[in-house]
Amino acid sequence: MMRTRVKVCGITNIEDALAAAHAGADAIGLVFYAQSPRAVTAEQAAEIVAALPPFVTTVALFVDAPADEVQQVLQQVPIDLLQFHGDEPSEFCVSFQRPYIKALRMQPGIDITRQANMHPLALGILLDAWVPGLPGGTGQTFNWNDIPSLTQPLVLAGGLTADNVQQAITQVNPWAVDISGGVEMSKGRKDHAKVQAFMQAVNNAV
Ligand SMILES: O=C(O)c1ccccc1NCC(=O)[C@H](O)[C@H](O)COP(=O)(O)O
Repeated sequence: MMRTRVKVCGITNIEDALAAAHAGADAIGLVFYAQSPRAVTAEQAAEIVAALPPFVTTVALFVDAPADEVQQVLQQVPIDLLQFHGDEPSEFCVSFQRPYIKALRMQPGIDITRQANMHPLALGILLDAWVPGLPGGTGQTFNWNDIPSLTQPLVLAGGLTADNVQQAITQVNPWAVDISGGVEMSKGRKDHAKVQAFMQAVNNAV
């Protein structure tokens, strides 16, 4: 059986990127959102990506960024996939002619199926916890029973750790899991032992 894919998000330095890659992560996430404690500049991101071994997907994350900011990153950094983590409409997301995933937050009363259907060209839908005023990277889980079935592959995010990811995979059966705070020693710094433990938990999930 194929194992669930893993994206380690909020990578801010080469050491953490290599630790994620060597632990077996399929993708790393680079946050281009200045208010985040995990934000990187295009220059930092370019150095991180240049240090990666082959076959690790690079994901650039934006939160309602202007188009020229996204374009500038794409010009400076070899990015494989875009992740839009704000309220970006489909027309904006497709305008860069790059594969993208759309993040949706599990806000009470929001029709997730409808929101996901507004992004028919998204490669996947990332579902994250809803915390008022915080667009992501909250370390909070949400009720996985509330996840509707979606047309696009599901990326499960929000408060995952080595301790709960096996339960998440068993219950939700996502295409991929996305983790940030659960493998950190402090905001923006990954704990390499936690990264390895998380990967091991995913590898052993059934
Ligand atoms: O990581 C951030 O600081 C962040 C800030 C603003 C928007 C999104 C952000 N992170 C997005 C991610 O993909 C996280 O991995 C995801 O929200 C899960 O985070 P966590 O609950 O800490 O595992």
